[in-house]
Amino acid sequence: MTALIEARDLTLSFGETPALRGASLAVEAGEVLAIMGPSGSGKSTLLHCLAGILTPDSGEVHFAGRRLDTMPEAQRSALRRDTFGFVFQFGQLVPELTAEENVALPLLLRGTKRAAALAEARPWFARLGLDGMERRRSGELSGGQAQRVALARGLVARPQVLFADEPTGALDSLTGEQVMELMVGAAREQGTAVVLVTHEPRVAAYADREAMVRDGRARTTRLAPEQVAS
Ligand SMILES: Nc1ncnc2c1ncn2[C@@H]1O[C@H](COP(=O)(O)OP(=O)(O)OP(=O)(O)O)[C@@H](O)[C@H]1O
Repeated sequence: MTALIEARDLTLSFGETPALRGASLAVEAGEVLAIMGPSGSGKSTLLHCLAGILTPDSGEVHFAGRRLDTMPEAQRSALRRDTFGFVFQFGQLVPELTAEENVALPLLLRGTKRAAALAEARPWFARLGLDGMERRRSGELSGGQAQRVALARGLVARPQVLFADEPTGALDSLTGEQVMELMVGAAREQGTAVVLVTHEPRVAAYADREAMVRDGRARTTRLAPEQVAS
């Protein structure tokens, strides 16, 4: 099977600092892949290259048969908007918007009318245990609630890939596990692949596969039992 995303031999330096030194990685459609590794090893840089946010100095990134790293920025940003979802460590909700407007945002950016976008956003509140939070702004939500709103925003437009950079990093471990369960459950239900950067083994345990990044190189280290068996 051809991978949905394939990165080959990526290198990227920030000035004198090499962040990636020949990283290769494949992401299959619908799988949950955890990117692990020590601090500063290049995990976030790799994630940003896979998502077409950063352009590697050399190497190739292919998404669904299209070359992502050489694509003009306008096309890449359209691809990110229409095909990818994002969740970051600190939610990064838009503080001026209500929770439901934040969730609806990816749909609004794709051109969905406001009423229809809000109608699609609302069921996510019950689904993620956020009933009654629809009209709150981010300052009126706990960290775990805000992260669930960010998760709904990342998934609402049914992206092919959800990129999550330390999505539980700012949460206590119980809240983090709840967010992971919801994230992986909802992603699997709608066939969204998840590429997850984490340094927590308990978080990585939700993944089908794990890639270990060390010194700017990636190695897939573990297959889930059902994949090994098949
Ligand atoms: N914008 C930047 N400017 C300069 N150096 C950077 C930048 N982003 C990352 N780096 C450097 O590139 C290397 C890889 O960083 P990266 O953030 O990818 O690592 P990481 O594995 O995600 O780390 P952490 O787990 O601490 O978040 C590090 O040495 C880092 O200092």
